[in-house]
Amino acid sequence: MSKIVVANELEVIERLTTEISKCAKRAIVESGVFRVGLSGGSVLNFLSKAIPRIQTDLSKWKFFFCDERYVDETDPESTYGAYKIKLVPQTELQLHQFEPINVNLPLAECAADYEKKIRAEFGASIGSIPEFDLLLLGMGPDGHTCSLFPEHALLDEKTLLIAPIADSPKLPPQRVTMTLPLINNAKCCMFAMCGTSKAEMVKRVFVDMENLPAGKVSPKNGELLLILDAEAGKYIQK
Ligand SMILES: O=C1O[C@H](COP(=O)(O)O)[C@@H](O)[C@H](O)[C@H]1O
Repeated sequence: MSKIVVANELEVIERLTTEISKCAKRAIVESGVFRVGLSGGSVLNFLSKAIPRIQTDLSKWKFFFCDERYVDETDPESTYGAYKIKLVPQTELQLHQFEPINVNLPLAECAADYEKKIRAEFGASIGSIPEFDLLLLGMGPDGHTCSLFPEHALLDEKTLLIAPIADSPKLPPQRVTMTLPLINNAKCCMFAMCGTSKAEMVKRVFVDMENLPAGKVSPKNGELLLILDAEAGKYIQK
């Protein structure tokens, strides 16, 4: 795990720009496409500033969601809806480069359908696990990441790559989420966090190594990067 602590949010965004740019370059050279998993919440704010600065062929990027709220895209809780409003208009990205969930399906089918779409994108048969080039992750104040919450049975999910959750302690309760087998098969997982409100949980998860969801992110063959501002990273030793 690499922990990078910089002075402030502006520097977090700069570092994120550099690190995402490296991943994009590598993926596009290797396979002609850069496949990214997006999170919602504060990560969207960082990415809406970082992605427009990256020198890259954006047409080669393809976006999926690490987790998504089971609401219509016009709902303010929709992560896809928020990227559509905050990121897309600032770039040459086209909506067809994003794979939203299908909320017209019942929740469990919606999750299964999303897994099928991800498998199809990677040409991954049942039994094999797709390798995302990059997952951009956030962490909530309870240590959750994606929609994997402390002590939730989904933390032990071994079969589904995308799971439905109907009892999320954070609203809205119905969501779909990547599970750990998919997350930990990524080539790179990056957490970006800012502010004092994250500091204590950053310490518990990434310094004290308490048994919390964000601490279970540990790519088998990939890298794990934390990019923190001085407030979020105040308990990280220099
Ligand atoms: O509910 C969610 O929360 C986490 C953390 O959000 P943040 O605003 O505290 O960064 C986010 O990563 C996840 O995608 C989202 O659905």
